[in-house]
Amino acid sequence: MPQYVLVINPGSTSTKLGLFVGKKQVKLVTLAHTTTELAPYATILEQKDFRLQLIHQFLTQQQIALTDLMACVGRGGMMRPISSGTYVVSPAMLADLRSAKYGEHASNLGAILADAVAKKAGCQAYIVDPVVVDELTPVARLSGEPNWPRRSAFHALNQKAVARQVLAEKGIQYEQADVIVAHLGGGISIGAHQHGRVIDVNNGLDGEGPYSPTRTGHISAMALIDYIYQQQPDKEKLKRMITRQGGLSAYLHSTDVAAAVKKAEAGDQRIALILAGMVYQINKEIAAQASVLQGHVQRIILTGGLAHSQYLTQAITEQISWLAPVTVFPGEIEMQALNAGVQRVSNHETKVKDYQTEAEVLADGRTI
Ligand SMILES: Nc1ncnc2c1ncn2[C@@H]1O[C@H](COP(=O)(O)OP(=O)(O)OP(=O)(O)O)[C@@H](O)[C@H]1O
Ligand SMILES: CCCC(=O)O
Repeated sequence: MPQYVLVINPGSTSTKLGLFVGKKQVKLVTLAHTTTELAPYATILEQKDFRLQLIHQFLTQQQIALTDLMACVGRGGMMRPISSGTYVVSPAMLADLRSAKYGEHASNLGAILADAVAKKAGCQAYIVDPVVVDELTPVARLSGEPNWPRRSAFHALNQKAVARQVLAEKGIQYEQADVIVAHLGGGISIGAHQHGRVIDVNNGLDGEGPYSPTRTGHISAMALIDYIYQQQPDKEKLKRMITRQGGLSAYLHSTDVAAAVKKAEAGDQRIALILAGMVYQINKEIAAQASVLQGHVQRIILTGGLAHSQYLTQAITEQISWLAPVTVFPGEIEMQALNAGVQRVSNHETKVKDYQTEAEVLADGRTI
């Protein structure tokens, strides 16, 4: 009887794999990929076979046959904006991810890999709360340039799962609460969660919000225009500057924040200032999202890899706890959240969603 859910979470520098039976986590591994390993692949899509082979090796090592799998679930990537939920992987979804027409992101491989394994196993493939979950209010979509509306792209899966868990531990239902969640990872996204909907959030991929280990965050449009005309960089280089080699990576040529903190603590004033700048911008964004919630902020939650650093969380908390109580939830629970999404539809607690139908709703001009 097939009982295992295979969870696949492709990141820019790793592939996380998990096996679950019901809610129980049976195995979780993180396979780190070095820059050299990924260097031969010009695009994220080209990494598919490399990562697929690792998945099959993992299943063999765990002595799991394909017939033991009841479902495969992957982290959902850059597609048309859709509502929060569990989606069946469909041909329309795969076509959008393969063409990367909504942008390149390591998570684009989630549905593609889940589909490849599921097809061989003869089971269903899903994604849950992809990075394009869009619950923005109409007013939040306005940017100041009608041709360039703001779009929602953020750590939806982890933000919602962590908020749900932190609030449940305090006896509060997520759908009843107003909270701000700051996902502090390689990228940083800070969302205003109002009664279970993320009504505004900075889009770090589009150059919004604080700088992070890999992203510039908000930058001057004029400086960018001058740079383009003077240096004439190609489009890929520019995107890389803003989304992969910006922020701490640009200042320090490293995204190793624990190492940077150590140097700052040892007296390196330049690094201390750069880290202080990131803290400053994180708190500015939290305060901005508080105004979106009109000051009704029950809690601020700090999560993601950077939340492991007491140096950073203490600095953030000291400067923002005037606004609301702060809870630190280090790391992420994306693997558990992906499995939970599959369990909810398997147990008929929620209905599985179809990408085509959901995306068409938005294409009609209606907001979700
Ligand atoms: N103990 C620690 N102290 C300080 N920084 C840490 C610590 N552990 C991890 N980090 C930092 O966290 C960042 C990675 O966070 P995380 O693992 O959440 O990111 P990711 O999964 O690569 O990207 P994202 O969260 O944007 O999807 C790195 O910059 C890393 O240096
Ligand atoms: C699009 C998901 C969030 C991020 O990587 O910045």
